[in-house]
Amino acid sequence: MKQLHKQMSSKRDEETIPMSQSSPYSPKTLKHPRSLPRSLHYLFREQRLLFILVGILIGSTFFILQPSLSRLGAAESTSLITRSVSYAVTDSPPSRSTFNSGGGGGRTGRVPVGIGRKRLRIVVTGGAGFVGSHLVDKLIGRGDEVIVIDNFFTGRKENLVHLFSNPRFELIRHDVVEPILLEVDQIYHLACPASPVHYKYNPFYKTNVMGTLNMLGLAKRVGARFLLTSTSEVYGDPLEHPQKETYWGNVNPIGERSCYDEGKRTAETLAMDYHRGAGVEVRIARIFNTYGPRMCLDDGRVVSNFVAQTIRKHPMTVYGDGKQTRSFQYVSDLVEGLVALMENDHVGPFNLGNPGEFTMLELAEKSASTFKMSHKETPIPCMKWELCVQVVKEVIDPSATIEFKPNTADDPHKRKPDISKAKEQLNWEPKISLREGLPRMVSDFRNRILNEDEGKGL
Ligand SMILES: O=C(O)[C@H]1O[C@H](OP(=O)(O)OP(=O)(O)OC[C@H]2O[C@@H](n3ccc(=O)[nH]c3=O)[C@H](O)[C@@H]2O)[C@H](O)[C@@H](O)[C@@H]1O
Repeated sequence: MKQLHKQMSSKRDEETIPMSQSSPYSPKTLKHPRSLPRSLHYLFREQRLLFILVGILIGSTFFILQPSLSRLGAAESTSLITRSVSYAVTDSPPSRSTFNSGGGGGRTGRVPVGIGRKRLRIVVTGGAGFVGSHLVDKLIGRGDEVIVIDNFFTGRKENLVHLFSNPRFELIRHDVVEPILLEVDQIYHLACPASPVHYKYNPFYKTNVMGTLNMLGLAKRVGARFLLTSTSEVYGDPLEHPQKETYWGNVNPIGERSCYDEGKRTAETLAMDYHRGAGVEVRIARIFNTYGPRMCLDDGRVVSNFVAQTIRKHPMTVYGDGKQTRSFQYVSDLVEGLVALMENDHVGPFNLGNPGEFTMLELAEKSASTFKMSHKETPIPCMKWELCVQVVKEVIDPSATIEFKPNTADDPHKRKPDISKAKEQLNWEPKISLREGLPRMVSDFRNRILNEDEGKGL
């Protein structure tokens, strides 16, 4: 107690020490009213004020730029991790580090409130394929992160090679029949060979069923929105024309095409069950015949066959009497439709197709006439001038011929989408006519066939 009293009194003594004797940094001295001029004087001496102002400026600049810096940092770290797993291509089953790269789905970096939309992390199964790779281009182009899963049965790395150095892109070799864990916001489920030639050679029922089940399981686990690419084949050999989404179809359950038709019908069932039972946000697209650049040269589907055959100076193979009909949509129209569907509030199913209907004979004539017209430098209606020139420059046989071959089992007699639902609810409709789209595809095919021939030393 005595000691405490001593301490207190010595403290009081310190307080009474004259200012001149105390330290200039003592807080006591600042409290004194007469210290203001001294403080100002202190500030102005040796350009201290200038240093303070420069400090404030540097600090404010840092806080203004900080969100975008942290976003860049996240992207760079994602790219570094991606490279350490496998520089853009992973040939082995995905390791955990793949889905550790960058935190929760689409939550990389901080975007200041009110500036742009949140960057999403999206998985595209079958993303190395014809439609998938165009979709990936669209998603990367708008600024999202994309993880492609593909087993390369029909997909090709060449379709994505231009994205390999992009830090927002990852490619994983994986078959969707096996589960995979990824932190994503959206899943575009495209994986499954779509050409009758492919699925008749190797029935992909398991891909459609197990693959869809695995991806729905992933969507449920991480809370991602799931889009199923179903097909016009769910209508089988339709008895209703054109086909509305309400039509239940006419499918042979035991035919050569059933693995695909029934596989996609089961996939739709699974998607709806996960939606109703587990609350997964699903979207269902029924895709009608689609064509465009990057289709496999020997895909076996009619447009790719006709184009490749004509360029190779082979006759176009028309199956049956050629009077069966299809409606052909250009791939960029489909991609627009898929994205519109994913971003919209409606589950579907939605028909995504071009209602322009052609018999196979008309298509053959049109293919041939596209080449003939371009060869003769005749203006092609509905085509842009640049495209015209592009095609004109190509050397394509104007005397393309037709060869009739027996038709395949259960070939649908006619198909044409009713797209009023997509028009009304998704505000979507195709824009590119067959006349406009075909020459774009011809240009791509011609280059690839030329390279292929050069590779063979022809
Ligand atoms: O894109 C579609 O909606 C669907 O196309 C195909 O079904 P399909 O309509 O039979 O497609 P193609 O193989 O291109 O055949 C279309 C028509 O052309 C005929 N064709 C095909 C190839 C050929 O060289 N010549 C020919 O006349 C076929 O017999 C058929 O009548 C696939 O089954 C589906 O995966 C896909 O969803």
